[in-house]
Amino acid sequence: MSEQWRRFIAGENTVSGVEPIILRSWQRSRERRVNYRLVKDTDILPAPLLRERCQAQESLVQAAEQVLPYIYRLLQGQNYMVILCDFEGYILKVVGDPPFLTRAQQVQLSPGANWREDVRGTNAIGTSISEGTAVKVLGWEHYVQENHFLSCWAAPVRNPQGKIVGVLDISGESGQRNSRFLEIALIGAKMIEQNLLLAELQKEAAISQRGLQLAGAMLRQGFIVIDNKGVIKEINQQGAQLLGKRREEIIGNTVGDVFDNTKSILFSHKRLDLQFEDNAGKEIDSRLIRVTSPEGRLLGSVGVLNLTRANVDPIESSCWVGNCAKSKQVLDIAARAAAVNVSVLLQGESGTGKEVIARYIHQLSDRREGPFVALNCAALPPNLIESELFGYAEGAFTGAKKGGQPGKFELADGGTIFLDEIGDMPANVQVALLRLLQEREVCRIGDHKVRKINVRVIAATHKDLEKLVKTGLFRLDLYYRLKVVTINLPPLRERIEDIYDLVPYFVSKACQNMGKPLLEVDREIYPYLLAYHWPGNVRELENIITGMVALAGGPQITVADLPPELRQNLFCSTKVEEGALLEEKTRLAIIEALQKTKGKIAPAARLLGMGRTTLYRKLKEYNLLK
Ligand SMILES: Nc1ncnc2c1ncn2[C@@H]1O[C@H](COP(=O)(O)OP(=O)(O)OP(=O)(O)O)[C@@H](O)[C@H]1O
Repeated sequence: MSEQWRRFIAGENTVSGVEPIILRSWQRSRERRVNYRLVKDTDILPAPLLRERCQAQESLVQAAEQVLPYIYRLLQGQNYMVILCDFEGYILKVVGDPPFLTRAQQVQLSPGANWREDVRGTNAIGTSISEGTAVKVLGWEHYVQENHFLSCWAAPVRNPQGKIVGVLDISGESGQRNSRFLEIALIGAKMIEQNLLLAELQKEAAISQRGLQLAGAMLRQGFIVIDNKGVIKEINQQGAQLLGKRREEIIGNTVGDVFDNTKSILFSHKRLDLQFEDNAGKEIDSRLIRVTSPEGRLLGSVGVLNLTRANVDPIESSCWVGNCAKSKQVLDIAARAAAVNVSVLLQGESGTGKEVIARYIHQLSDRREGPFVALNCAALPPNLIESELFGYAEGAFTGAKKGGQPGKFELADGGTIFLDEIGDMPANVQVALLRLLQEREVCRIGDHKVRKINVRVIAATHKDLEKLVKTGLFRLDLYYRLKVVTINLPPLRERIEDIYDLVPYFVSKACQNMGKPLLEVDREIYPYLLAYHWPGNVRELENIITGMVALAGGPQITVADLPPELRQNLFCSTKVEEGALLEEKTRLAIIEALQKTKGKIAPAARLLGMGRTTLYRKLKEYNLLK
């Protein structure tokens, strides 16, 4: 028993020959009235509370998981133990030589016990927390007598922000001095700190990565992130779709590997721009900006991919326009179909907006962040449909691309596939499609690998599929699989009132595409448009309006701009149509008069040459009264 310790306990305040750090700790222990003979163990966590504490300090425990056994291996067989404590001095984990662990347990140097200084007086764990530094406490330097058989070395563990989050301690029987143990404890604590830093960086990287993915999913354009070695780190579904590949096939590969047919790649420390053609010969443009470190080092690039203006598919930016009762009914069924993950069959004449509705369903569904892939079965030679839909393996046939090619179903994974003109699908492909819909898996032509896919199918046809089934041209089982929900799209002539919405929409769309200022629409053109039969439906209306906008000389499109077949049509109308036209002309005249008189009834009636009561009656009749 050391003389100094006895003199201090007897009441002396300053005793020579004691390390200052130990003396300071003795004084704190005395001030806090720690019993130097024996500690009453009131602060020992029962197993469930200890488990909770370990869970709360999960990052520390995980960071130390490999370190504790590593340090122990350096000391194994010499009767030592290695201890991990949290920032409050609770022992969380121990590894050690069994005989010493048993001895240590007698003084509660075991999991759940608290070794803070104010509980157990001077000890390596508690004193290193109080002093915020590595410390060794040997034999009699322990304030509590029953701990004099111990020699301990401890170093605090700090988080990346510099806060003490725990302690790594090495303890053994006193007398076995080892001058290197404090260093070993310090190395152990450093290793835990580095693991904590690594975990924090990984967490931050995961947040940034996920953030990039979500930001990409919110964009309608392609979105790409490339590192300074040209490796693609991230691309969204839209970008992958533009390149005709799956995201997984792109991420991790270099720009050179992914962009075949690259027209020009400028990849230097100053610029990084790409312009290339996809397989269908569409030009794709990228607008990339450099990402640099605070010191100006090039880290990579981030940017958007777009079809060049000439290749932009106008339907991409279209939405359903029209608000008549029939339109509302279509939108209502579409919205209800979108909410459930079932196949949808769209039936309607050509140009009635089947693709518009298919996209609407996709956008409303919870697949909206996934791809929308369209394939027109009538636009491809029958022998190509199968490979387009299911893809092919390398060497599947002469001319097959190196590395093979994914099919539309693979590209649509996680999203929606729109199969237009399904009635034109060859019989052999119908069989394969049915199998795919049943098994929910796809196998590229000439390949053995089966890939699971998760795709919603929306099929469309202008043909009478039921008739095709009866004549044996379409499989009954496939027909039933596809028509879980059927939506019939009315031709434009059955929702003719929508012309009042469609015309201004197409005018503004055309003006925007042609870079013209917005043209006004002379209401005189409506009777002509309403009287026409629209065999080509909405597509024909859009084409006519686009043509009128292109040729319009003034700030307004007028009857004079109408193509001859529409102007003639008004004069060739039947008696019934004439009556309807007269009504429409009256309605337009009333609207115009009210516009001129700023809604005042009496002057409008005067302008129109009718009595006020007649004007009121007409307003009611035409539903113009607000
Ligand atoms: N309700 C609508 N609102 C806005 N645009 C529409 C509407 N219906 C059709 N269109 C436009 O008409 C054109 C034809 O539409 P879409 O391609 O969807 O028709 P479809 O029925 O799929 O035709 P097809 O059977 O010939 O493939 C597109 O340019 C589309 O933007």
